[in-house]
Amino acid sequence: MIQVIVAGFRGKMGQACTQMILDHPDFQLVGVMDPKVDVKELADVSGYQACQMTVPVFNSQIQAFASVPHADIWIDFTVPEVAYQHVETALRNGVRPVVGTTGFSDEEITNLIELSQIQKVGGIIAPNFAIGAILMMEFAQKAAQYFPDVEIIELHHDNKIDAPSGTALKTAEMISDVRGINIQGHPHEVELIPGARGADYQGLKIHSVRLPGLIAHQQVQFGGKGEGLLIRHDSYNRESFMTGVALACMKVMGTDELVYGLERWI
Ligand SMILES: NC(=O)C1=CN([C@@H]2O[C@H](COP(=O)(O)OP(=O)(O)OC[C@H]3O[C@@H](n4cnc5c(N)ncnc54)[C@H](OP(=O)(O)O)[C@@H]3O)[C@@H](O)[C@H]2O)C=CC1
Ligand SMILES: O=C(O)C1=N[C@H](C(=O)O)C[C@H](O)C1
Repeated sequence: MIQVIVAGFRGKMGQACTQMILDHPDFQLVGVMDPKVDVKELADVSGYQACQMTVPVFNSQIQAFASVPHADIWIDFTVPEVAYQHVETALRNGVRPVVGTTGFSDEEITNLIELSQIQKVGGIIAPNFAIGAILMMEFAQKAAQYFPDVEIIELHHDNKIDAPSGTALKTAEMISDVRGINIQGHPHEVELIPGARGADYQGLKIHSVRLPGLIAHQQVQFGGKGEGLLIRHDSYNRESFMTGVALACMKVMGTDELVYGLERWI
C-alpha cells in the first residue's frame, strides 16, 4: 500500500483528497495535516466520525514526518505562502510531493525541480488535476499553432485567492511555447478603465471571473480570418480532480524527479 499524508485536509480540495485516499484500494492514509486543528485523530474531526481507521492529525509537517517517517507521498492543497516550504521539506525527507496548490513562481518551480534531481525524489506540481483540463490545455496549444490570436477567460468560485488561476497561467505558457510573443488587438487601443483588457502574458490577455455558484471553468477563445474556435473545460465539482490526483500518486512512485503539469503522464 502506498502511504499518503494529506495537507490542508479540511479545505475544499483537501476533503476530496482525504476521501479519495480513504476509498482507494492502493492507498493508505497515514496522516492528515492542518496547523489549526486541535484534535489528535481524524475520527474526532467533524465529518469523519465514521472513519474506521486510526489516522493521526498533525499540526505541522515536521511533526508529521517525525511520526510517520515511512510515508511515501505528501499531498498538498494548502496556500501559496506555505506550499513551497512544504515541497522543499518533503523532497529533503524523501517523501514525494503531489501538489495542487497554485501560486508558485517560475523560479520556485525551477528550484524545486533542481532539488528533486539532487535528492532523486519524484513528485509533481500540477496547476490542474482534471483530465479534461489537461486536454483543454493541450488542444489549445495545438490550435495556437494555426490561430495565434487568442484570449483566455477563466471563471472560478469567489473564494479563490489567486488571479489569474494556475491553469490559465500554465495554458498561457504552453501557448507561448508555440506562438512566441504576439501583441494582439489594435496597436493604439486605450483602456478607458484600467484593466479592461485583462492581464497580459506575452501579448495574450487573461480575464478572471469570480462568482458564487462557479467551481472551476476555463475557455480559450481563438480568432482567425473569418472564423473562431472556442475550447472550454468545466469542473462541476471537486471529484473532477480526483482521477488525476490518484494517477499522479501512482506515477510519482516510479519517477525520481519533480514534474510540473500532469500532461507529462496522460
Ligand atoms: N491543481 C488542482 O487541480 C487544483 C488546485 N487548487 C488549488 O488548491 C489550493 C487549495 O484550494 P481549496 O481547497 O479550494 O482552498 P481552501 O481554502 O478550501 O483550502 C485550503 C486549506 O489549506 C489550509 N491551510 C492554510 N494554511 C495551512 C498550512 N500552513 N498548512 C496546512 N494547511 C493550511 C486551510 O486551513 P484554514 O482555512 O484553517 O486556514 C484550508 O483548509 C489553492 O491554491 C487552489 O488554487 C484547487 C482546485 C484544484
Ligand atoms: O482554486 C481553485 O478552485 C482551482 N485552482 C486551480 C487553478 O488555479 O487553476 C485549478 C482549478 O482551476 C481550481
